[in-house]
Amino acid sequence: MENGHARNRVAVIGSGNWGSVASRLIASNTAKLPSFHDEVRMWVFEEILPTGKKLSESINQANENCKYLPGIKLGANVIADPDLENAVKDANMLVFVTPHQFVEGICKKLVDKLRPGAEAISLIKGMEVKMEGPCMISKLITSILGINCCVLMGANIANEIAVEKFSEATVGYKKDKEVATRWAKLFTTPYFLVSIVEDIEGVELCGTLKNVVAIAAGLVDGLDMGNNTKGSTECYSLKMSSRTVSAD
Ligand SMILES: NC(=O)C1=CN([C@@H]2O[C@H](COP(=O)(O)OP(=O)(O)OC[C@H]3O[C@@H](n4cnc5c(N)ncnc54)[C@H](O)[C@@H]3O)[C@@H](O)[C@H]2O)C=CC1
Ligand SMILES: O=C(CO)COP(=O)(O)O
Repeated sequence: MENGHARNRVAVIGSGNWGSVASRLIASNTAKLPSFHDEVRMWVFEEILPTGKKLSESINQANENCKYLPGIKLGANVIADPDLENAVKDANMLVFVTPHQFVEGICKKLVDKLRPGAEAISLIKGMEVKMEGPCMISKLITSILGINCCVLMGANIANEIAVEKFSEATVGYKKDKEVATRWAKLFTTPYFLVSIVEDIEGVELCGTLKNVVAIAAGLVDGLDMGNNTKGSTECYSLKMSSRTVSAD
């Protein structure tokens, strides 16, 4: 697609805190990069606000997600769409960014509804725990929809990226470097640096386990145990994460 005639079209599936910030990042790039169609469709799980207004309508009127990212303009080229099928139908680049527990249901609704050749990326931390064992989210997306799914993970607090504080992230991919490079291009800005690594499972597991470490660090803070204990906890957690990632 990148070298062909048509431009890449992006849909973001999810519009919470990270979904809104991801849409803003992406839209800032699609507005200026010729290989992308500038419009970014953001699927919104419809909610009724205390004012009685629909969240999707409010986002489109104010260009702001007043519930999940108040005070931040998303970019005029972000269009909120509460209709899942409509949001994805023209897109060849699908960004999954909902809480993990909703992914399976969303994917089942999208079977046979995607544009041929569509590619996905998951920004979702977590895993689906099934009777057969844990299943990473990228694998779940691939198994239900039959499409390639990269991941993008990092120590990324959405609210900080929304105000353009510097951070970095990694795209994990399998075999197809051109696709990974296209994802990195879509997300990279001067304040959000994206690199690529040929290891989906490693990147996704590290992103997910990072949050377990974050909870441990929070407990140490809460118990006022001090920075040395926090440092030791993080070191030990890194060793455990590394062992988990290398295990078969
Ligand atoms: N917020 C952050 O700083 C970061 C979040 N992440 C990951 O991104 C993913 C999304 O997190 P957030 O955007 O923070 O979530 P959030 O908690 O801000 O938003 C929740 C979203 O889920 C939607 N929702 C509620 N019920 C639903 C249903 N039945 N079906 C589908 N959607 C429903 C809500 O409308 C809302 O859009 C998570 O996996 C999280 O771990 C990753 C990095 C940073
Ligand atoms: O991963 C995160 C920040 O990097 C946030 O994840 P949660 O929103 O699941 O806590």
